[in-house]
Amino acid sequence: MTKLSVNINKIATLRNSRGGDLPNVVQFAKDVQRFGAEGVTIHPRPDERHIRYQDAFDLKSEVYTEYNIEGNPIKKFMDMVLEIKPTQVTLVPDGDDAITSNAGWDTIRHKDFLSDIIKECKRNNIRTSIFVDPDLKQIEGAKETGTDRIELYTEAFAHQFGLGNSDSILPYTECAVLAERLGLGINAGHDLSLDNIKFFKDNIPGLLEVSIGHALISESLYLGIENVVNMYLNKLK
Ligand SMILES: CC(=O)[C@@H](O)[C@H](O)COP(=O)(O)O
Ligand SMILES: NCC(=O)COP(=O)(O)O
Repeated sequence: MTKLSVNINKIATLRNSRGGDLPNVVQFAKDVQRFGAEGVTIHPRPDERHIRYQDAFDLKSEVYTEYNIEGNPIKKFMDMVLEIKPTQVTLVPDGDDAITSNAGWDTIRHKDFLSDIIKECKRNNIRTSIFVDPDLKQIEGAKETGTDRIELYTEAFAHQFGLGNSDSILPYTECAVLAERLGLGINAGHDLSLDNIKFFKDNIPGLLEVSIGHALISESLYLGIENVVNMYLNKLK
């Protein structure tokens, strides 16, 4: 079974555009869980331009499904994660000025750094996942870090699939097969949508979780959030 974790960054972005508390991100997280989402994902960035560190704390007592916090493990981020102790932390190598995540880890080059962070999370009973490109060498490198899971960075698949190139799934399938063989859990995310999610899921053995935000919130403008959450759940069955 593949769990749907709803990334609520975009709700915070909308709220921040007016400076008030509309829409309320905690209420939104409660609602998506009531509609069936099996997790809530946030990705605070150092400039807090969308979800804020304070939101991460406010959500702690309201996320009763899986709480997934993503981000670059700078000190401020790790202090927050170790205090909140979410279900899962997903390590992402974001540049400060990146508009959105745009690359996976070089798990070979950053092996020692990642291993230390992962050990610290595990000491605190937090499941770990690391964001990786669909590259077999990076999956092998991920295994060496001691992480529980990987998150496959799906931007390239989503882009090519949208152009009609369904072969773009092939490196992802190969990486998933290898990850399963190595005993790594498999998550995925970035630019997944109602158009591509079923094809992606059907071709990725052992897919445990997808985190979806940008498309899901955009689709909800037309179709309504409750409806959209259920459409994803049906496609992930
Ligand atoms: C790791 C990943 O792909 C997502 O977390 C995505 O980057 C969402 O972050 P933004 O909302 O900042 O685009
Ligand atoms: N980890 C990916 C995520 O949380 C959502 O990414 P996107 O759907 O906003 O591209």
